[in-house]
Amino acid sequence: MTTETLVFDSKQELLTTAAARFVDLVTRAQAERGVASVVLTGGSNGIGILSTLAADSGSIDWSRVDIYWGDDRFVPADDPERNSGQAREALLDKVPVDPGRVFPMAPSDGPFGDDIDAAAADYAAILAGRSSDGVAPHFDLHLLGMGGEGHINSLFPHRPATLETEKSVVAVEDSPKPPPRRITLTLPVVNRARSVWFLVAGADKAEAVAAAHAGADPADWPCAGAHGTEETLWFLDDAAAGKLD
Ligand SMILES: O=C1O[C@H](COP(=O)(O)O)[C@@H](O)[C@H](O)[C@H]1O
Repeated sequence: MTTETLVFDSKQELLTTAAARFVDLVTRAQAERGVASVVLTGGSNGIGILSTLAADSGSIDWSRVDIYWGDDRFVPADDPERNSGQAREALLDKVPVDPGRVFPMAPSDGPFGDDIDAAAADYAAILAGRSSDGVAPHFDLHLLGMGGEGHINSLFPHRPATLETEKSVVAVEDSPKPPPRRITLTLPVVNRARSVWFLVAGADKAEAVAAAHAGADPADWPCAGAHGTEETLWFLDDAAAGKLD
């Protein structure tokens, strides 16, 4: 497993390079396995890479990409806070994805109504059903944004979701960052991905970046607990890299 950290002069340069490498990774996975599987994330850079890909997604055959989410906000489907809605607007409505290969988490006005535990269990069942071992796929790529306190997906410091070792998907009822109700993949499932990429910009993230690079306890800094089985790649701007040695 390799870990690499790339530092860029600007956020746009970071996103342009990440998008180009996304095209390479997906194209290679499709050549090797027929279908590529990617886990999208929300937040500024999680959506930023999708907007960059909308402008140029090179040789990707979008009809052969399985698309999952690392987390989403448990709000109505048309709420602008939905990570999946933002991803559709930024990219998925603009490229020829196969709707049968796009797997959003259920919203609060979906088939499970307000039952967030049922919605989380449904996503776990979707992942299990698409896996070779009844747990979850070995995704080709899991994209991650990160909060200043080191949260990834909806895994916040010292919360039960972050410490979960059995379940693949859990409900979060009290996210410190609004909105409070979310559904998230857990660290054991994030860590099934061949490649885990962090897309991080801004000085407010520098302490968390440094903690993860120093091997901090994931309970304190959840970002420190995410690793790809083949590759962990940090895309940072200068400010986010500001506290690295
Ligand atoms: O709440 C969330 O935040 C993170 C990071 O967002 P950012 O705007 O600070 O980059 C995001 O990756 C996650 O999916 C989202 O739900």
